[in-house]
Amino acid sequence: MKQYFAAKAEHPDVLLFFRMGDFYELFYDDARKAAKLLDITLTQRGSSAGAPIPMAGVPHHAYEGYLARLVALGESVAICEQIGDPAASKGLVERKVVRIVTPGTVTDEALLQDRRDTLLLAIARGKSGFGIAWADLAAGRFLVNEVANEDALEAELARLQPAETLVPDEEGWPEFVTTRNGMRRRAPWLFDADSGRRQLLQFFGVHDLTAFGIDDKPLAIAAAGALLGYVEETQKQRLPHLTSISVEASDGAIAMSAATRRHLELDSRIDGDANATLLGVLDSTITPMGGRLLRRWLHRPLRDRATLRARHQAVATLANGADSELREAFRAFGDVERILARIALRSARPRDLSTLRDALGMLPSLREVLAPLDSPRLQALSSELGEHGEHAALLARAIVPQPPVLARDGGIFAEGFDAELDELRALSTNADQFLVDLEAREKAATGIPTLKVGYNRVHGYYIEISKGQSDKAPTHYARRQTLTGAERYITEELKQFEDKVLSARERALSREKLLYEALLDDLNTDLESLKRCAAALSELDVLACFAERASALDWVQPQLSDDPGLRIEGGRHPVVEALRDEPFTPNDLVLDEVTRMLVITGPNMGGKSTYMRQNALIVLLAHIGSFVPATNASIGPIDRILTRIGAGDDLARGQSTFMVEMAETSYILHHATNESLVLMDEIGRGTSTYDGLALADACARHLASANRSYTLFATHYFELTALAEPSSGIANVHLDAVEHRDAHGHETLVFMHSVKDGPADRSFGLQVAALAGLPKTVVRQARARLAELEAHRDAPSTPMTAQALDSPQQIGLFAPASAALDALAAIEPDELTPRQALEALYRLKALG
Ligand SMILES: Nc1ncnc2c1ncn2[C@@H]1O[C@H](COP(=O)(O)OP(=O)(O)OP(=O)(O)O)[C@@H](O)[C@H]1O
Repeated sequence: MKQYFAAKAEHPDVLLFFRMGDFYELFYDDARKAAKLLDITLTQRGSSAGAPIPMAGVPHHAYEGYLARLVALGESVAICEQIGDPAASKGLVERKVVRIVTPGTVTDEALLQDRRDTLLLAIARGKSGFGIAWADLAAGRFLVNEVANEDALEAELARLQPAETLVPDEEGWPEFVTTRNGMRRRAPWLFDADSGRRQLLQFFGVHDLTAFGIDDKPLAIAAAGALLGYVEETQKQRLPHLTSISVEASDGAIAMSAATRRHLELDSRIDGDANATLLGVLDSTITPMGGRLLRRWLHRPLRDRATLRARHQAVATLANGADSELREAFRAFGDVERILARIALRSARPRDLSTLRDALGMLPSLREVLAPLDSPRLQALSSELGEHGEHAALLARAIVPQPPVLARDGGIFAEGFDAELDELRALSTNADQFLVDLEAREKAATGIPTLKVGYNRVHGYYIEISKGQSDKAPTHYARRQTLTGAERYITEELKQFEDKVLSARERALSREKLLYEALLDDLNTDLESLKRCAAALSELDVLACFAERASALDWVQPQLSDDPGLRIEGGRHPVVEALRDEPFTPNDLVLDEVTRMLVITGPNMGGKSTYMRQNALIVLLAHIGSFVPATNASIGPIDRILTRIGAGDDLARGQSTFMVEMAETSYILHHATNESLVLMDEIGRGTSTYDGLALADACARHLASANRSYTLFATHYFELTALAEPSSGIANVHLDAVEHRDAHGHETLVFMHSVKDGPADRSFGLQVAALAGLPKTVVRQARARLAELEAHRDAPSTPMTAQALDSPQQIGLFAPASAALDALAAIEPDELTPRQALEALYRLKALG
């Protein structure tokens, strides 16, 4: 226990796996926590200071699975091994923490998810905002960015989804940081820009950071320094694969808030059904590294139109048939990106090297497929692939076709690769023949026909003679072992042979180890260009995936126009269309300088949300380089996609629905520009009718006149349809349903799902409620009440006009007062500027 306490004292805040024989044991609080998280038994062992010691353990041969689960839950684990040989050491065997496995730094294949990056991220805070640094140790990427405020920080965290986040241990971190899985507080002085700079200079062995483009970003440097410090502390080894650091600036991408990523269900959904997400429908990449790149692209749509056009053109070229040939070739590639990282970290296994061999061997034929294709991007990628002929040849000569799983067992290198290894191996192989010969010779010499030569792991080689014949054993036979029915002997000749063979085996093994290290050294000299090759392969995989999807799902190449506006013909929702059996009704969209906002009305279940989201997804797909689900799409410059869509997760996040709705709306009103695409779904529904209506109206006006964004505004407030006026930039569209009496005489609704000009004339709310199975009496009562309300609304009082809503006062639901009087009562003359007073007067006049 003393030894345990010493190790634990060095690693107080991670779980300590303490190796004891065939188990890793955990004690005290670690044991309680692990027992709960892993569902393993909590037991007790001995006692310390009179109290039993809680203990839980996992078998060492199966520990990786447990480790993977803990890491996925955001836990870190220090592995404390037995260092000395238990058989040889007297007393207590020595133990030492050999590595610390943390959620953001894992590189073992077994602990990583194939198609998701595993990122370690650090955040530094300063007056001008936040510096963020993140690294993917399993792939060898190291990036930074600086953002101005908490909103942007939240958006970046939602985009990157780090497995582990390091922050200075200070007060005042927002909840979206403190509640993250894998959040780790570190001493604030570790996030210092000056020491960060020194660390980076030393790590990269350079004199200044200008070449990396981060010189003028002290917060990013501070975060990067903190990250490097943590990695060095936990990994206890060099990281030669982090060859550079670069800036991934926010302004290069279409901005999407954390809420937008959730609402659009890019790669996850509240119900956990990943297939029913955009990524689920889009991802037909073959290699895991292609899958990871696609996910990164999806979360970071680009604004650089030249890059996007080049991708679109590449996809169009591939879609002519070359994609399937390429995709077939990709099957041989495996996860070259992560294999290279393991080669750099020297943890690559023999199978990694054989996969790399097969991949490099395929490069010439891949380049042949690409050669005739008329696309600058594809040609650039083809040359990025490189030749790598020397390494391909080296690996082909070196490694046996099917190498073993573990390097320690030997048997990795092919015959003919190394003369010394061949010779050592020959010694042990020829041994078999020697033993056969020896047995025949000894049989003849002793006249004992049942004499046998054999081998056993404990006693080595022996000559065995049955008990009955053992008196015939010659005198130069020395007794080695006595069994019930037989005696075993050794001779001088056999002993010499044994020494030679055993040492040959050992020498062969250590020769293989040496060769393995040399091979890794050799591959490491070319790491940079191999990494570029892996990056090119990943991109080709994604582009071929886009081409395959475009053909399979009948998507078209979008035109990225320099003129402002969005013109989509025959647009479809990629996920709804893919997952539903019924045919999908395509819909158009036109937003331009003249019409910047569509107010969308129509019945519940009519397809309003679907229409809004499909347009956002089409815009997003176009900006990652993909084709889009439409018959024609022309898309002008877009800087942000902002959405306010009621989502089921609001409650789960512990805030009132209305509060979340308003916070998200406020974010949109503050950030949307005239190049932003904004989706507003049923804003205002979280509060009382008139408050909601007033808010929805004011937001719509603000978006149309101040933000001037491209806005899709779905609402059940018919009053908002009055906003559409020729000069307002606002137009009405609606979705429709028709009532229909079925064969049994039951009334039912048929949703048309097609978007038409003009406002809807009714909402069918009660019919939808009836369809949903609301008790008939309730529906009947609601109908009667509705008639009553409508009678009031149609009374000769002033209708609910848009202008009336400028009054901040609540209007009684059942008392249609004169709007002019109400507006008058709300005016505070002392608080008005002369200009506002004049405007108020005009308003009152209009109401009169
Ligand atoms: N264009 C379409 N073609 C075929 N089916 C569609 C189409 N649009 C929507 N649907 C189907 O109708 C269902 C309801 O659509 P959606 O949720 O968009 O309606 P909504 O008008 O937003 O309803 P609510 O006002 O109740 O939120 C969808 O789940 C989808 O299955």
